[in-house]
Amino acid sequence: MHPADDVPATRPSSPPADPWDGAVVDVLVRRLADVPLPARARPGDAGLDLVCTEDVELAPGERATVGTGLALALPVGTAAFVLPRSGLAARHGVTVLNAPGTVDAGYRGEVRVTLLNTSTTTPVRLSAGDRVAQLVVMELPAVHLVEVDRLPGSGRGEGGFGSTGTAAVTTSPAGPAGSAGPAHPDLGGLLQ
Ligand SMILES: O=c1ccn([C@H]2C[C@H](O)[C@@H](COP(=O)(O)OP(=O)(O)OP(=O)(O)O)O2)c(=O)[nH]1
Repeated sequence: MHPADDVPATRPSSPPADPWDGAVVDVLVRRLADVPLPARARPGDAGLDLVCTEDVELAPGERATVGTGLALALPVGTAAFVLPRSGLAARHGVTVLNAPGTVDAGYRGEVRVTLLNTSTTTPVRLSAGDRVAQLVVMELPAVHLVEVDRLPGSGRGEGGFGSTGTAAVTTSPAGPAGSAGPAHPDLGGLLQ
């Protein structure tokens, strides 16, 4: 048999290309630590997963700011937003305190993530290399404020803050039965 005879006519299929249909923005990225480049977990995902560079244990209600080992140069006219991962939030109550954290185009420091353990009872341990947040890069319009005395009408008008109705929520000082309640006494007022 000729050595090439057992070579398939077509190459084994490579991973499917990212089926991205929208704009492509070049973002310069510098690694400050031994971390993977942020990547979409699945083609078409909005967010690029960010890992933390250090081990951290968050006591109930505790927050910590962790590094991602990455610095960016985003094109002017874009920004990146640091968002929570829903799995961490739903399973462990860990969120990004200031979500969405805003990374300005001109920022050259390390992208950092301020995590909050919203559980009132359970500490959460994260290890260096864990995916703790996701980064969404967005193009932004330039904003030109035009001051006026009266705004044009709209269907919604000034209705907001539940003007279309809200889900029935039962609250008591201790929080709804079975709920974990506010993570921190200071959050109580905000959550009611
Ligand atoms: O989750 C975040 C939020 C911000 N930043 C970085 C990038 C951003 O460009 C810079 C400043 O963030 P922001 O403007 O939100 O902070 P500030 O408290 O208003 O600080 P400053 O006075 O520096 O603008 O900090 C992060 O690394 N992670």
